[in-house]
Amino acid sequence: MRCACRVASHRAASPGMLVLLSGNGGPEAEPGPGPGQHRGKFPECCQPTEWSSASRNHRAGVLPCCCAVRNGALPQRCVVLRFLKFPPNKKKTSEEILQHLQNIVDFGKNVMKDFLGENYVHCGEVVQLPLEFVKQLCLKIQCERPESRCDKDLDTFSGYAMCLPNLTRLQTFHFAEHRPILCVEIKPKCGFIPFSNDVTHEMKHKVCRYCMHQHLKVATGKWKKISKYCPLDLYSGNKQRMHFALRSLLQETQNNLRIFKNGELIYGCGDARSPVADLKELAHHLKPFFFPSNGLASGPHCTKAVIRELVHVITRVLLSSSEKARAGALRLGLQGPRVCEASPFSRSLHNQGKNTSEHSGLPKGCLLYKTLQVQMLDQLDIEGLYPLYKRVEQYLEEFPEERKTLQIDGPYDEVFYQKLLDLSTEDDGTVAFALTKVQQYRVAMTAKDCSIMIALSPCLQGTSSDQRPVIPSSRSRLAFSVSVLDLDLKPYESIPHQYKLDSKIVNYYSKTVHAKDDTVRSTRFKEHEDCTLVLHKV
Ligand SMILES: O=P(O)(O)O[C@@H]1[C@@H](OP(=O)(O)O)[C@H](OP(=O)(O)O)[C@H](O)[C@H](OP(=O)(O)O)[C@H]1OP(=O)(O)O
Ligand SMILES: Nc1ncnc2c1ncn2[C@@H]1O[C@H](COP(=O)(O)OP(=O)(O)OP(=O)(O)O)[C@@H](O)[C@H]1O
Repeated sequence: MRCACRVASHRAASPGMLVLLSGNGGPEAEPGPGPGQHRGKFPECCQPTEWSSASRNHRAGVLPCCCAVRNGALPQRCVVLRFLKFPPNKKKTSEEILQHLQNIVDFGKNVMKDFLGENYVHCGEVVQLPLEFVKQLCLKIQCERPESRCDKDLDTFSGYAMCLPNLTRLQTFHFAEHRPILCVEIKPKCGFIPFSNDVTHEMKHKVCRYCMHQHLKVATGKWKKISKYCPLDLYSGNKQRMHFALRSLLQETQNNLRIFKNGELIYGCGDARSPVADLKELAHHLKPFFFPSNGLASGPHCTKAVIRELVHVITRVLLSSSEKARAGALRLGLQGPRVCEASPFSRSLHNQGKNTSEHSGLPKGCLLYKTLQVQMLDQLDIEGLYPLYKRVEQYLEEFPEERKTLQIDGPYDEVFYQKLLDLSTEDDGTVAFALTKVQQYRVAMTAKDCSIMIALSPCLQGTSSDQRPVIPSSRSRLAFSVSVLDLDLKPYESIPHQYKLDSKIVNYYSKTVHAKDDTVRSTRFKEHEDCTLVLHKV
C-alpha cells in the first residue's frame, strides 16, 4: 500500500483533467478572437440539465455526459469538455487556469502535431462557459465521480474548459453519424527498453518497464493479476506478436484497453478495477461489426472468431499510415533489445528454441511508429536525466526569475519545439544542455502515457466514394479513424517522482520476481544434479 499512497501524493501535486463526453451531439464552440487565445463562448442554450451523466461507463475520473443541444440548423456535432482539476489546497486564479489550458492547446499544436502528424492529433480549443452552467454541471456529476479520483476538485471558478472532438467517433467526418461506431482505446505505454549507458540496473536492459511495473502494481493492489501484455510486442510491427499483445490486453484490460460502442463503454474498466463485461458479452456486441451471420450464431467458437476478427482489424489499423502521414520530424533509430525477456510470447518462443528477435518493424507513417519515436526522446533514461534535472534546479534556485526564460511552464511555441530537435547527447556541462534533455524527457513521458483511439464504423453498401480510409473485415468494410489523446505535457515537478518510482519498480522486480526465477532455475538445476547422481549410482 505504501506505493499507492506515494503515487497519490505525487498525483495530488499536479493538476489533472476531468472529461465530460457528449454522446449524441453537442454545442459547437465558436472560435474566439486573438492570436494564442482561441477562446470560444459556449452557446447560452446549453443547459446543464441537458447533460445526463453515465459515469459508470467510464473509468475513474471520467464523467461522460450527453448533451442533446443542437446547434441551429447544423447537424449535431459531438464534443468533449475537459476541465482542470486541482488538489483542494492548490487553487489557481482564473488567469492561471486559462494560461494552463492554453498551454495544453499550444503544446498539441506546436509540438505534438508535428511529431505525431496532423491527422492523429486533435488539440481542441479553450472555451469560456457560463459560471452558473459549470457549477450546476459540477453538482450534477459530483456524486458519480469515483472516490479514488476525488482527491482533486473540478475547477468551477474560472469558467474555462477545453473543447475537443469526441474521439470515440470517426474523425474523418465532422458531424455525428447514425451508423454504429465501435471505438477501441489503447494506452500502449513505453515501447522500448532503455539503451542509455547511464542505466545502472542490468535488469532494465532486459525487461521493459511495463512488465516490471506490473509486479509492483499487483503487490500494491492497483490490479489483481499480472497482464501478459508487453508493449514491445505491440510495437514490434510483427503481426503475430501484435495479435498476442492485443489478446493479452483483452484478457486483462487494466487501464490499457477500453472498448466503446456508440460512445458507451462496453468493455474494460469502468472504475479503478472492475471490468464492465466479459469476453462473451463483448463478442455479442461485436457480432454486428464482424460476424457474417449477424448475431445468429453463438457458442465459444463464435466468441473466438469474433474476438480474432477484432484483433486482426485493430492490428491492420495500427499498421496503417494515413495518406498525409509523413515520417515525422524525429529520426531516432531503435536501439537496445527488441524483445522483453518477461513477455510470455517471447519466453515461449525462446523455450521452443525459436528466434525471439524476429521483428518486422513498424511502417514509418503509422501512429505507433511515431509515438515510439517521441518516447525515444528519452535518450538518457531517468537515471541519466536526473542529474541534469538537478543542474537545472540548482540554476533556478540561484536565478528563480529565469524560470520563465527557460520556458519550464511554457509557452510551448516554435522556439520550444525547435530545441526539442537537438538530439546530441554530448554533455558540455551547460544549463542549456541539461534543460534540453529535461524538456525532451517530459515530452517522451507524455508519449509514454498517451492513449490511442481507434474508431470503426461499417461502410454503407456501395459507398465507395467515401473519402476516408477503410479496412476489410469478414462482415463488411470498416471506415476508421485513429487519434491520440491525453497529450498534456508532463510537469517538470514530476521528475523526482519518476526517479524514485523507477528505482522502486526495478528493485521490487529484481528482489521478488527475479529472485523467484533464480529459485526455480536452481531447483531445476538441483533436480538435474540429483538425476545425474542417481544415474551414477546405477
Ligand atoms: O508512472 P506510470 O507509468 O505508472 O504512469 C501513470 C499512470 O499509471 P499506469 O502506469 O498507466 O497505470 C497513471 O494512470 P492512472 O491514472 O493510474 O490510470 C496516470 O496516467 C499518470 O499520469 P499523471 O501523473 O496523472 O499525469 C501516469 O504517471 P506518469 O509517470 O506518466 O506521470
Ligand atoms: N476527446 C475525447 N473523446 C473521447 N473520449 C475522451 C476524450 N478525451 C478523454 N476521453 C476519455 O477520458 C479518459 C480520460 O481522459 P484523459 O486521459 O485526457 O484525462 P486525465 O487527465 O488523464 O484524467 P485523470 O485525472 O482521470 O487521469 C480517456 O481515457 C478517454 O476514455
